[in-house]
Amino acid sequence: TPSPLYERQTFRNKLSSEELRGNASRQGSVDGAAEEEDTKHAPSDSSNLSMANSFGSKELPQAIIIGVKKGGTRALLEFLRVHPDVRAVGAEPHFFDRFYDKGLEWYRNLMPRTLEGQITMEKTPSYFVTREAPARVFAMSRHTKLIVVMGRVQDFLGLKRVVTNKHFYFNQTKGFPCLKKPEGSSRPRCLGKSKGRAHPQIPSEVLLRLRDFYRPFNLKLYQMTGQNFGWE
Ligand SMILES: Nc1ncnc2c1ncn2[C@@H]1O[C@H](COP(=O)(O)OS(=O)(=O)O)[C@@H](OP(=O)(O)O)[C@H]1O
Repeated sequence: TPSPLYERQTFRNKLSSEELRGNASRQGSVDGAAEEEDTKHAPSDSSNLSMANSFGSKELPQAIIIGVKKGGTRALLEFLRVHPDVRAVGAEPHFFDRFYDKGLEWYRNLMPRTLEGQITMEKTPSYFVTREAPARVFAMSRHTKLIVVMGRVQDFLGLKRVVTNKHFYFNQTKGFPCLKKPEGSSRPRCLGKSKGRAHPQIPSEVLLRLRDFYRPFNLKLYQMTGQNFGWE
């Protein structure tokens, strides 16, 4: 059994030279790790030496959005990070699939600084389809919460209800809700070009075949979760 390596770091008030060069995670260029489309949406803090950057410590994530691809994972993370107790990596780190050999310290260094009581998060939906990812996450910590977007994330993270309807407006052009004030900005922001694509008309016989194909998997999922999502 892999042994958990998760350790809480104590307060650190010195920035390393790497951190002084700029927090890659906030700039959305995680050493090439970022998925291209998500890079553009990573919020960028204006100053690397702001007060916020020099307090707290970088922690390994306590919660990871692991999938599914195209499930609305970016929207979930962006909406969650409106909460003051959630701090997240902007771009996708791809640690447990592509960059595992860089080691946990590399991974931890990508994280934003957090204060006591704040949750560190990241999202990389390809973890869900990576065979090695479960054991690797478990080796980091058996306590890491894993989120798969299928429906709604309820009280899973134990956060107070802070983010509500009033944080959003419905953007007609995009066809989905956008944030009035995203983290680190006072201007409204929708997710970028790659989200809200025009979908092709799918012929009804193809839809029927797809429904048939997925039915047994959906039933299995309803059994496992004890919840009927009604995806027929
Ligand atoms: N509220 C809200 N805001 C923005 N986007 C939303 C929202 N809800 C769902 N979606 C749709 O989620 C799709 C993108 O999912 P992901 O972010 O998981 O994509 S990715 O796997 O990281 O590429 C993408 O779908 P497509 O445009 O069909 O690709 C988004 O439109």
